[in-house]
Amino acid sequence: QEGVGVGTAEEVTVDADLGASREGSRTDAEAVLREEEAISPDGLSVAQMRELRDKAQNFTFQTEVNRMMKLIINSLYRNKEIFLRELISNASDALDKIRLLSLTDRNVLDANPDLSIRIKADPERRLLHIIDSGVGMTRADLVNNLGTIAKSGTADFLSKMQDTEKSDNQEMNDMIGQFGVGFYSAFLVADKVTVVSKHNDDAQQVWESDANSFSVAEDPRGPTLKRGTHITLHLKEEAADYLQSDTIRSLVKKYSQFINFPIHLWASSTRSVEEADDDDADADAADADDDAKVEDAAEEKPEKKKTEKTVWDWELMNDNKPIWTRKPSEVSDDEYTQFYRSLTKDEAPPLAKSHFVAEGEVTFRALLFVPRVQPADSFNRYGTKTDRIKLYVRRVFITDEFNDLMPAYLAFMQGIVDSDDLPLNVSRETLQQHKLIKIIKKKLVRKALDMLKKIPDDEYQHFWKEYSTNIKLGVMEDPSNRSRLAKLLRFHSSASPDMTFLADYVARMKPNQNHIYYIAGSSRADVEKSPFAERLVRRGYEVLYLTEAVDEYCLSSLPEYDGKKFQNIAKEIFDLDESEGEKERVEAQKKEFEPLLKWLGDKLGAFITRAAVSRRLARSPAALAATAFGWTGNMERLAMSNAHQKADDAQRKHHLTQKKMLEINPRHPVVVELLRRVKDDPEDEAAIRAARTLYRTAALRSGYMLQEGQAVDFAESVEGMLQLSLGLPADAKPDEDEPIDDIADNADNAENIDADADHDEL
Ligand SMILES: Nc1ncnc2c1ncn2[C@@H]1O[C@H](COP(=O)(O)OP(=O)(O)OP(=O)(O)O)[C@@H](O)[C@H]1O
Repeated sequence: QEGVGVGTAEEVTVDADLGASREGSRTDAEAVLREEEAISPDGLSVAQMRELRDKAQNFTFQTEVNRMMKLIINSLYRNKEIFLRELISNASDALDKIRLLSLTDRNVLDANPDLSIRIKADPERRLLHIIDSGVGMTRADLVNNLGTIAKSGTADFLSKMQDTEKSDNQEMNDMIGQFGVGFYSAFLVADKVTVVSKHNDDAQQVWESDANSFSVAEDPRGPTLKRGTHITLHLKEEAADYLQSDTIRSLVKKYSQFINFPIHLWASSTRSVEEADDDDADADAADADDDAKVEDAAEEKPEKKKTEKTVWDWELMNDNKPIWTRKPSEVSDDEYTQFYRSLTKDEAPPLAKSHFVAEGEVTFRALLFVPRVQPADSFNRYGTKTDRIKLYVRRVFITDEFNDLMPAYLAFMQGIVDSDDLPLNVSRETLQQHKLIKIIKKKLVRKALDMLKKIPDDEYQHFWKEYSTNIKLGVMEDPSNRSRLAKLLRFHSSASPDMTFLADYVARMKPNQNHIYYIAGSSRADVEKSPFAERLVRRGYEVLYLTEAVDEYCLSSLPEYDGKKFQNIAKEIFDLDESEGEKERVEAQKKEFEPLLKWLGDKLGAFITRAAVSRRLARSPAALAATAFGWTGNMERLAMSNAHQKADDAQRKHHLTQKKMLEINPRHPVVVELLRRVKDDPEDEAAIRAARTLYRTAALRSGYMLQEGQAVDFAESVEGMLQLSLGLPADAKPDEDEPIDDIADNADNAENIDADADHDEL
């Protein structure tokens, strides 16, 4: 068989009207016959077939398409069945498009008011038909959409796949599954595919391909489809199972049950028909004779006057009432999971879901999901408006590229929003400006945060691992929801090896404690040893350990939690909540150490703002504290390692060169000894050297880096002490080298000089 027609020349063209014929009686055999033929691609006369062949323009596929097809065939051979999901999904997209257009231009539906998907198997000829009354494709669309890969995402995907190609097959399947392989998956099961399409702006076209090249020609039959697309798969021998009604039904149930348009299957069923109808039925049966559309399974039951008949008709396979319009109490968990899968192609069930109706200024229904895993590159795209919420207005799909229904930090949420209050007959741009959108967004965010708060403890750990950075960015970026977001925060803490919520910290606070203490560093082990936390922890105060890069920024934008202010204990304004007795003791110490504090301010004036007696040090002799608005050591570390930071950034320079305050521990023997010496002789050499070294060790302990030039000084002073501790004089010097001039005198043997020089270095 050649050309597009798969029927024979003997077959008669039936100019049937799909819409009109369905108005007749369902069991009317003639209507059924007409209807079936209307959607058949067959019915070309010999002349028409020739015409089609002569006019056909031949094309080769774009290279990427060939690669894509090869990839699909090689990696999905065990998962062929997804072809049906892909074709139904394309049909549904095309229906969405025409329905959307009809909102602003009623006439677009005139040619065919029906909006549905029909599937029909023809086992005799091993054909599977998938027909939709969607927007259809013009000739140019067919050449472009089914001959090239236009989407930039697909190109990315292809290169990613090439990297994975030789590795794990399962990984590859997962990637393909999430991506959606689209139309070309038809070639998994078919060795030839025919697409007949009628778009309102063009004559009906016929596209055909054997996967090597394709042809396009105007359809000589005229606009039999009225509008939409009819795909005929010429199934491979081994794919014959997809012609079975039961197989098709179960695939539709598995992959496409949530499609929002009716999906019909041309199928037979047995019905009992009253005898009174017999005459008609017989006549129909006679008409339909050869095609066996209505078979007389005739077990006559004279007393009831009923006949069993096999009737062919369009059977509805999906419940196309959108799941979100149903009552939450009537939807099972399994149905939600299935819906989530059909929405996202994510195999793992969602981590959390929320299904609700919002009422008030605007009424809308929404269904939100938290995916179990956030794509690894999410933060590369952060803030680029890529939310994944589908917007519907009165059950009509409007767009999934609105990208303004979730703030950047919640862009991982998947779901749908459907409102009756938004206008249908305006453009997407106008809709985007609509004042109700803002209100919807606000409520949506609240509901999303509610949902996160309700995630049970065991699941929350997983959530936190995956999304903690999102929530922290939320605290920084969304002031109106800051306190709600703060309830979701978790940090390491000195109180336990597990992470803690702020609410639990507050519940454990000491009666006299007014602040939530925290310290930031690069790891738990690091901050646990911080000099600032020592005495607090020893005295039973809980300290939060902030170990992620974003933590310190996050808390510095959070003024308080539950009325308790946060206190970064690495900062100068540190205010320890302590008793009157303790305060008096500190005052006494201040007085006692006054000479040392003054002396330190003098001798270290180039590095520090001042020196003070510390109330938080226990083991360490000294620490370096940032001013209230200065950077802590952790902040400096982050700023230095931030690759995006310009080297001569003025703000950074300002912060990095800012002096810090030196805190000394009045109980530490080194400090006590320093005080004694300074009181004795303010120019005591050893005391001056010790003060410098003390400042530098304090800087290191407090998480700061030594500034330019100081590292060498520091190393030299430590080496000096090494010598002392080994019983050598502090000023002992290494032996002098032989003067280099002696060697230069032997210049007559150049090779020897080199060898000697090398030897010298060693
Ligand atoms: N039944 C159809 N009706 C109208 N246009 C269609 C139909 N099937 C495919 N197309 C067009 O062909 C294009 C390519 O389809 P294909 O399935 O390969 O990719 P996609 O649907 O854009 O992406 P994906 O399937 O990955 O989500 C579609 O974007 C659409 O424009």
